[in-house]
Amino acid sequence: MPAVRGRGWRSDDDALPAQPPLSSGNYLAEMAIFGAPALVALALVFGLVWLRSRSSSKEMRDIPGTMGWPVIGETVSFISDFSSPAGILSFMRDRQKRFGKVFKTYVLGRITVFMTGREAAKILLSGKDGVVSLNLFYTGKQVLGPTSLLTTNGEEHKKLRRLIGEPLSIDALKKYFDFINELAVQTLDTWHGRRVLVLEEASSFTLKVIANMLISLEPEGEEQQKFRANFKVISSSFASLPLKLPGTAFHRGLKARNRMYEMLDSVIARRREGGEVRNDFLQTLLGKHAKDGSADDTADKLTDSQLKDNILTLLVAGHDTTTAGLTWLIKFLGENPEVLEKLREEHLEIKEKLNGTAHLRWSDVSNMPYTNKVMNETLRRATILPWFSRKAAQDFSIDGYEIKKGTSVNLDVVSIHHDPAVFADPERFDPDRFEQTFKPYSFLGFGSGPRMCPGMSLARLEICVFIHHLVCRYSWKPLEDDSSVQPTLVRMPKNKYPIIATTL
Ligand code: HEM
Repeated sequence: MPAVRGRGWRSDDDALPAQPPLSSGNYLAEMAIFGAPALVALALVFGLVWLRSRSSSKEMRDIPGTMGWPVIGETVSFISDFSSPAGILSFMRDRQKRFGKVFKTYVLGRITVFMTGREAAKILLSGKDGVVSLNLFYTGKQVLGPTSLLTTNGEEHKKLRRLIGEPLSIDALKKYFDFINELAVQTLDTWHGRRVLVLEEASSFTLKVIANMLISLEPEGEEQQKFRANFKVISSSFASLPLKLPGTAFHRGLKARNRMYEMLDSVIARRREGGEVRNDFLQTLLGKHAKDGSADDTADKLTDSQLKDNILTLLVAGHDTTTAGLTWLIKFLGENPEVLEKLREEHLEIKEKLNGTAHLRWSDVSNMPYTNKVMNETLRRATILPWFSRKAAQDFSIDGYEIKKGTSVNLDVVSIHHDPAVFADPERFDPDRFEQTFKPYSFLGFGSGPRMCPGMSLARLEICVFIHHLVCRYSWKPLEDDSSVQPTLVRMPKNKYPIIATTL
C-alpha cells in the first residue's frame, strides 16, 4: 500500500499528528531545509508522544516487550533491519525469541503490539465482530481524503468495496487486456542491449495501465507526464513528516493532490456533459453517481468526493505494490535459473500455439499455472507489505493477553510467510511448494477477509502478461549484486534491480 499505505502508522487522534514515516529520506531532507526549528519542533512532538505512550504502556503492563530508548524507542534497529536483505524478520525473530508471539515495542513514534501466527491473523483479518479497524497513518489519511476505502470502516467500507470491487472483477478486466498486452510489448521493445532499471520500467508500465483503466489516460503525452509528476509527489508525501509547512513533502503532496483532483473534476465534467463516453472504471462509477451531500447511505451511489478519493486510493494502493511485485519476481527469476527455465517452457508453449505472434489472448492468461505459483512464491518471499496495521475497536484477548480498545496492533506477516512449519526451508525460492493448498491465514500475499486486496486480479493480469513477453524474448543479467531494500512502506530493491537484457 505506498507507500501505499501507511499500514504502519496513524495518530490515535488526528489532532496530534504524531507518526513519523518509515522512510527517513524525506525526513532528513526536510530537517536539513528547516534546520534547528524543525529539529526542536520534532523533538517536542516526539517527546509528547513518548510521554503519552508511557501512560498507555501502563495499560499494557502485562504484555511482554521493551520500549527501548527514551523518545526514539526501538526505531533505529527497526529501520535498519527493514532496509537489510532479511527485512524486519530479524527484528521480529529476536523479540519473538525473548517475549513470544505477542510483544509490545515503541517504534516510529508509537507504542504498538506486534503479533504473529494464524490465530492472530484470524482475529485481526476476519473482521469478525468488528474487533479491529484499519490503522492508517496521519499523512496518508489526509492525502487520501475522508471517503477513501482506506479511511472508512464498517457499513460505509462495505458499500464502497461493493461498488469498487465490481469494475475490478475478472470479467470487468477483460476489456483492458489488449491495452495491457500492447503496452507490455512496447515497454519491452526498448530493452535489448541497454542498462535497464527494472523497477523504473515496472513503475512506468503499472502507472500507465492503472491510469488508462481508471480514466482512459493515454500512455504518452503531456497529460500522462503531468499525471505522473503529480502522482510521484503524492506518493512520496506518504513518507514525510506530518508538517503542513510550505516546502515540506506533506505540503507538496496535498498541493499535488489538489491538482490531481482538478484534473479529475474536468474529466468528470466532460463525461457528464455527454461530450465524452469511455469504457473505463470512471464511466462505470459515474453510472452510480449521487450529487455531493445527497448520497443516501443505503443507495448504491457515489458522490464526486467519494469518486475522487477512491480513484486516488486505487492509484496509491495499486501502483507501488504491483511495481514491487513485478520487480521482485524478475529478480527472483534472475537468481533461480531452473525456475526461469521451467517458467519459460510454460510461456514458449503458449507462444507456439499462437504461431509466433505477439497476440497473447485473454484465455491464455487463465492457463498459466506455473506462473501463478511463481507469483505466489514471490509474494511470500518478498512479503511486499511486511505487516498489516490495525487498531483495536474493542477489548480483546490473544494468547492470554488483554488488548485494550484503541491499542495499535500490527500483524507481523513476514514471520507468517517464513514459518518453517508451513514453508519448509523458508529462504528457498521454491514455487512448487504452492502445488499444495495451505491452511487459511498461512499465505497472505493479498491479505484476507473484508480488507483483502480488491486489485488482486488486475495485479495478476498485469504480471502474467508482462512476464510472458519478457521470458519469451529476453535473457538478462544483473549488473549489481546488492540485496538491500528501500526504506519505504512497500518493500522494493534499493538499487532498482539494474540488468542488461539480450534478445533470445
Ligand atoms: C502485487 C500487487 C499487490 C499486492 C501484493 C497487494 C497487496 C495487498 C494487501 C496484502 C492488502 C491487504 C492489507 C491489509 O489487510 O491491511 C491490500 C489491500 C488493498 N489493495 Fe492491494 N495489492 C496489490 C495490488 C493492488 C492493485 C492493482 C490495486 C488496485 C487497483 C490494489 C488496491 C488495494 C486496496 C484499495 C486495498 C485496501 C482494501 C480495503 O481496505 O478494503 N492493490 N493489497
